[in-house]
Amino acid sequence: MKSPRRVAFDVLYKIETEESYSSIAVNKALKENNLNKLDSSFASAIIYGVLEKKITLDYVIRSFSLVRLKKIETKTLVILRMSVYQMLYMDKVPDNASVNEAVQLAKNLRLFKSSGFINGILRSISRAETKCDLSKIKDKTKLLSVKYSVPEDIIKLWLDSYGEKVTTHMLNSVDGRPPLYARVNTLLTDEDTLIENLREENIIAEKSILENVITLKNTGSVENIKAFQYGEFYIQDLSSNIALTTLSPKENNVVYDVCSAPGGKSFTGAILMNNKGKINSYDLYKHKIKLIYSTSKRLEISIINTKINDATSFDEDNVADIVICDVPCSGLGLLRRKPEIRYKDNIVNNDLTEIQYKILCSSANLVRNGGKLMYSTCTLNPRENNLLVDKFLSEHKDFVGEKLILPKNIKRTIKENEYECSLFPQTNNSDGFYFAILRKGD
Ligand SMILES: C[S@@+](CC[C@H](N)C(=O)[O-])C[C@H]1O[C@@H](n2cnc3c(N)ncnc32)[C@H](O)[C@@H]1O
Repeated sequence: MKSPRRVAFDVLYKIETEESYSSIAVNKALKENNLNKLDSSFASAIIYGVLEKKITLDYVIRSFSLVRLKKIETKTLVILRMSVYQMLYMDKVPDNASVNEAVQLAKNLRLFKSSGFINGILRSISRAETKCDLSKIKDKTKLLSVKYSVPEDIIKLWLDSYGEKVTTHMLNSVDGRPPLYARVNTLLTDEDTLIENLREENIIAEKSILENVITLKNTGSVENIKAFQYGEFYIQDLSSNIALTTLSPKENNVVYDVCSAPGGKSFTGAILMNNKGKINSYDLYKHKIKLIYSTSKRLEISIINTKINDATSFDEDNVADIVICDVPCSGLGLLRRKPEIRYKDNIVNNDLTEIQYKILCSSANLVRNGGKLMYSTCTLNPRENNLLVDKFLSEHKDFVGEKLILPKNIKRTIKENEYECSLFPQTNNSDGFYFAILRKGD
């Protein structure tokens, strides 16, 4: 059986070399290796911690290494990061233990030459009074980047777009695990009954700031929870729930959800519509469409029709009361959930805006006169959000922004047009998210 450190190493190495997503790689590795609860949480803490703090860890390693970071072989670097993470952030692990374990791990991986190098650097870091000395960094963007382990281009984007106060609050909130939110399926149960049922299964379930959205702790694998199997809830972040509650689809509406997989917004729409009306849930990928179909069955939702469709063109027009356009995006609002996203190349100046705009324009043709078009992303980047919607409104004079009436308790963070809202993690404890609602003129 593998040790938790070895499991953590394997996952981190895979993510480093194959660009796998952390949550998928972690769940798979924990299941395959059959680690007990304690070892699982130790391995997960190292994996997520190293991913979150990679820039800070590399800064420390660089400060103590005579070999340039780029020259350090990947397996060796992963071992160093894991050990430095334990020294810097895991109070309960004595430095000696983390150094010895790192050297042993290197030997087990047959990295005999590297084990001396690893031992040398780690012992110097362990002896140093200040392990991470930020005082030498004079540039503000670089300082924030190393301190919070977020790349400089993202920091610069946020400083320029949202200002220093909002950026610092946001950076303070990107570490640590986000809450796990679940949407109550009010077609089958109610919030109080679900909470009671979950508590009977030893799950810590509590109300959130939004009605019919609860937080869960101590779940283990969600698929094993009886209430989940009975279709009484599904996992969905607070942010999507805020957007859908604001959009407020009604019974008997005709709704199109043009980038719909895995289906979260369609399900919440169907529940708000009391399972009456019609929702056409489209996506580009067959395997993703299958997921929508199976979850609809579990939730006993019958008004969702699925279809494979490229949202840059449709066969129909002027038919929908509501169109949901939840486009593919850079995901900068998800840094707490998927820490590795921040290290992708060109994440800030990505070329996604072209497809996002194309999808928004073609989806607009589906909206009937008087109907609503919601554009949303899970990113915090004005190029993909506010500026893109600005452009759409200036080129589509038949649409106007609809004043948003946010649900009770939900607060804005920054001043924006009344038809759009950027949700920041630090304000409502949701993922970062953006949505705008536009109405087609009669
Ligand atoms: C942000 S996700 C949607 C999440 C979903 N709305 C939900 O709430 O569960 C974006 C989706 O767009 C899909 N997609 C990407 N390009 C597309 C295209 N050209 N046409 C339709 N769907 C597309 C992706 O497969 C992905 O499922």
